[in-house]
Amino acid sequence: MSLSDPPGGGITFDGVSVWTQDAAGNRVTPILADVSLSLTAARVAIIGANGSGKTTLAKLVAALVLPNLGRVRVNGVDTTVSAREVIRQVGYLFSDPDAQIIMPTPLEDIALTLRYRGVGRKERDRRALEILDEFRLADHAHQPVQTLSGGQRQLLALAGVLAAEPAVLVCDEPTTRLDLRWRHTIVERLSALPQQVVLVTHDLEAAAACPQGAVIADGRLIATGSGRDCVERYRDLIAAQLAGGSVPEGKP
Ligand SMILES: Nc1ncnc2c1ncn2[C@@H]1O[C@H](COP(=O)(O)OP(=O)(O)OP(=O)(O)O)[C@@H](O)[C@H]1O
Repeated sequence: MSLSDPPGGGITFDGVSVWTQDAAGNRVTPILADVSLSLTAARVAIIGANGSGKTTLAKLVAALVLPNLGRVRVNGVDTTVSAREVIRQVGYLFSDPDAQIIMPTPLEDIALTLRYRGVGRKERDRRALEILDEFRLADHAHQPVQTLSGGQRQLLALAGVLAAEPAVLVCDEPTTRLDLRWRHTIVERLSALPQQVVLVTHDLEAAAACPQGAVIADGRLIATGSGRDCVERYRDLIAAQLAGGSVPEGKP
């Protein structure tokens, strides 16, 4: 598979806006404004400052947030029309694995995902163990998850998402909490996947390695292009903001 040719046709945003609204349905806070975008590469990096709207954009791909205006399509499926189908197709890896891991042990957690996939009771544990082995977690199959290291938990969360066999994987800052060794492990795993991967990240090295990128600033799409070009554009933006004295609250 070419890295510029995802398996299922890609992800499109057409004039997408998201806002919060009050009980009466009035717009309160704009989060994303008029985003039109086509994510066609097998590896896509979404970058931008804290609070710019990256997670919201990622959740739109996974139908965890629906647009207030416009359309998001994943491999041709409209997230508003067929949210269930999109949720089935798209795996979502959170930066915090504890948001993802439900069961007390790795084996039970993977087995639960397999159960949702319709794998029979007898098969589940065997398959779960195979998956854990593939992720070098088999020795921890019965260990209480809270006693795993942060890196092991993130790897388990990734194994769990992939056990559902998604067509697309959205990763929201998957390496933010990890040391360099675990960052390397997770990045290597992600780069070997056959699925289209949308990576929301502050890791500019990982972003620059993606064939496609997008930069979000204040809820707007401000640049698309190669990951490397997007990182350069983002650096320029931050440099201009710092030169203009515009720094976030609480920062030096
Ligand atoms: N459900 C919500 N209700 C109110 N405000 C929200 C909601 N979801 C997001 N926001 C706001 O929208 C903005 C964008 O949030 P989002 O999490 O998408 O940004 P982000 O770029 O992923 O940030 P970070 O890099 O810090 O994780 C933030 O100001 C956030 O507070």
